[in-house]
Amino acid sequence: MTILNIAVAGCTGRMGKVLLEMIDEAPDLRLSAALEQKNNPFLKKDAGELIGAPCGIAISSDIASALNGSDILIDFTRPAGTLTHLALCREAGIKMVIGTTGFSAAEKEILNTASKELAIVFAPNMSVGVNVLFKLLEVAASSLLNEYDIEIVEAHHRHKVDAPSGTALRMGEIIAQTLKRDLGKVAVYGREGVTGERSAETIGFATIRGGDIVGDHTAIFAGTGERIEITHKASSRKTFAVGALRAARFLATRSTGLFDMQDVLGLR
Ligand SMILES: NC(=O)C1=CN([C@@H]2O[C@H](COP(=O)(O)OP(=O)(O)OC[C@H]3O[C@@H](n4cnc5c(N)ncnc54)[C@H](OP(=O)(O)O)[C@@H]3O)[C@@H](O)[C@H]2O)C=CC1
Ligand SMILES: O=C(O)C1=N[C@H](C(=O)O)C[C@H](O)C1
Repeated sequence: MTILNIAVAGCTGRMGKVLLEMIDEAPDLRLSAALEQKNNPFLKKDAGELIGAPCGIAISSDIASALNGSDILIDFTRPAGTLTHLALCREAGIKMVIGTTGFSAAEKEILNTASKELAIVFAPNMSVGVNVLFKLLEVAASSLLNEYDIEIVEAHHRHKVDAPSGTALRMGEIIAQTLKRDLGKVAVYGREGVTGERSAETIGFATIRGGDIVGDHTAIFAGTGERIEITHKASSRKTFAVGALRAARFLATRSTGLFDMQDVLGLR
């Protein structure tokens, strides 16, 4: 069996810890580095202690040295962190699975450029369910065409820092593309006051933040006399981590290119 050496950035974060658990359980994967920011209180501690299974890999902020001996870096951090890691991975020729959300269009372009030199899977949601939902949205939008008002609602835990979620934005992009609309022109991010009537072409986004909600997404197609709601609810971060590890295994067969979970799951 070929063993893949996996580095985890943001290893003490919510996703980082679940990834450590799942790598520990996978016979074909080995944790090769556990990365954190300079002021992180867990630096130098054994990464395995975070999951009750010491493994001899010390948490490090010296990313370049720690990446030595890694095949793939899995990154669920923040855009600034991911872009720093990307620059170092480009130098070292290490592939990346990027789950971080909240990138600007210009930052996404940096990922695109880097993918000419290294293989990257970049996806706002690594769960199988959400990626199937993306396909269902294409079917719904192309069948219902312009007769239905489209609204996207997402709910996440109180700690989430970006809104709307990366997944909600991708849902909007898929629907807009299917209906040949420009999301930049038709998106409405929240409403307040005397807004006037809804314009037919708009795609509305509503954001809920609270408690420990792992991640809920709904697309509403509201017509006259009926509406369709397509919902995904994540109840465990394991679903994202399983997807990220599938993406890592997929990258083992690629040398360059920008991929998403539709590619990994064969849903394109
Ligand atoms: N694609 C997908 O399927 C999913 C994507 N996500 C996305 O993943 C990201 C992380 O989510 P989550 O784990 O909940 O977040 P957390 O805040 O729990 O974890 C983020 C981790 O990244 C570290 N970090 C923050 N900023 C930087 C930086 N500039 N450089 C290096 N490391 C940094 C944090 O360290 P410190 O504590 O020291 O700040 C922390 O360890 C978010 O963008 C989220 O939207 C989440 C779930 C699924
Ligand atoms: O921050 C989170 O937690 C999540 N973020 C992703 C997003 O922004 O779409 C995916 C998932 O819903 C969890």
